[in-house]
Amino acid sequence: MNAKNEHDLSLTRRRLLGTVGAAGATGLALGGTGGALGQSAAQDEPPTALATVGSTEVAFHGKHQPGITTPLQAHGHLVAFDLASGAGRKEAAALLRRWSRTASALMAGDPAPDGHSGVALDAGPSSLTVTFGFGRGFFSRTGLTAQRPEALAPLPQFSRDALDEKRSNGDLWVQIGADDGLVAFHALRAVQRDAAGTARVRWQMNGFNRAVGATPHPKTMRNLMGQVDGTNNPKPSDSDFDKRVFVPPGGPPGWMEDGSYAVFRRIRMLLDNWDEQSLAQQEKVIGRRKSDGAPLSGGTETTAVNMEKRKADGGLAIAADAHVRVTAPDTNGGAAMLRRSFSYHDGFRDDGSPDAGLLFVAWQADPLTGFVPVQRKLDSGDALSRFIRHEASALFAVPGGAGEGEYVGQRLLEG
Ligand SMILES: C=CC1=C(C)c2cc3[nH]c(cc4nc(cc5[nH]c(cc1n2)c(C)c5CCC(=O)O)C(CCC(=O)O)=C4C)c(C)c3C=C
Ligand SMILES: [Fe+2]
Repeated sequence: MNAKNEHDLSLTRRRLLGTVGAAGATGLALGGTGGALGQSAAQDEPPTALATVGSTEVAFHGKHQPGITTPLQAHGHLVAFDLASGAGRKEAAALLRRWSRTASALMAGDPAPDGHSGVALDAGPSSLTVTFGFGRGFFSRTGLTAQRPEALAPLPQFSRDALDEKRSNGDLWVQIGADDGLVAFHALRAVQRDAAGTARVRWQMNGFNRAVGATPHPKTMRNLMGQVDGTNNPKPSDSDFDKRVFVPPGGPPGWMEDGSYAVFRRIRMLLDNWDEQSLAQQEKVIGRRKSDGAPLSGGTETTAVNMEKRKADGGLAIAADAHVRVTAPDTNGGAAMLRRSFSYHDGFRDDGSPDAGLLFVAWQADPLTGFVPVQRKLDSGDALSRFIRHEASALFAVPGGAGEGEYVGQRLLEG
């Protein structure tokens, strides 16, 4: 594509976005037919407003990075990088500056600053978020070990872990989410191109969730076991939400103020075994009804779980090893985390079983009071553990959001 064409196309894209800003309701009304029209639209037809899905924009600049409290998107890419040999603090700072510029442009629906492949030209920002984190190795490679947070201590080894080191950890981490698959891929590619010469991809995984508009009204996600998953997540409206999810003012360390820690686990689901279980057995494993996520102690999805409730036969309504009992904050000294995961499917294994499961991402102010105590308990007494395998793991320090004119991680790299 020559420079002029690129410019014209990007203008078209910006004009489409602008149209929606002035006519959001029209965009909504058009949403239902957008797919069919999109396929047959002639080049010379006047542009119509983007559907809500395409026009929705998430702010890049702010107190916290995007992609933590942002509603889950339909498409996700997780990618970890290792710094190239010879790349130190200066090169890392330049990379974070490039990445921030790219993320800020793409999230606003603008072309990538260093040119682009055209993949996302016709689409709006589609709720794109790009989130950056630092792994433990980053600090030694950049001479910043004095700034390394205590909270980045390696996660303990859990007895059931079957971790693949090549798909675990990493110096840098980028989480990408968008409600359009091309927009998400475009961002992934731009991030990878920006890294050339400074960092190389260590591992990369692709995930998905239910698409916006697939249900008659917004609903909690389902995972690939078919369970309603995310019901008892901390809510931004909870009085202790910030305390649980974000590093408080002043840190420690100071540069992590308003940041969060992301625990990543690739968890394969043994779906063939799972599917052999009766509905009653599946529900007992979790402690919630499969159809609507209501606790087996009664009520609806959002009713508080009653751990004491007994069935007519005297047995516990929520079994002693039910996942919701083992993970409940009350049984873990208040430990809580914000789970924001993507499902994945990487084809079928040699034995014919799906290579599918959860790209589990949990956000917390401190993994030692969030993920770690809960996973310790799950490791020894969770009914769900018979149906899952933890195959990869990582922990990243995700700094606070960049202010206008700032790049992500600037307080660490220039502090
Ligand atoms: C260490 C943390 C957790 C891992 C790992 C984990 C894996 C995992 N979970 C499900 C499905 C469900 N989890 C649910 C609740 C739930 N899970 C965790 C933690 C981990 N889960 C917590 C803290 C909670 C909430 C507990 C509470 O406060 O009640 C549920 C129930 C619905 C919900 O509240 O989200 C489901 C379903 C899978 C399939 C899985 C690994 C593949
Ligand atoms: Fe869970």
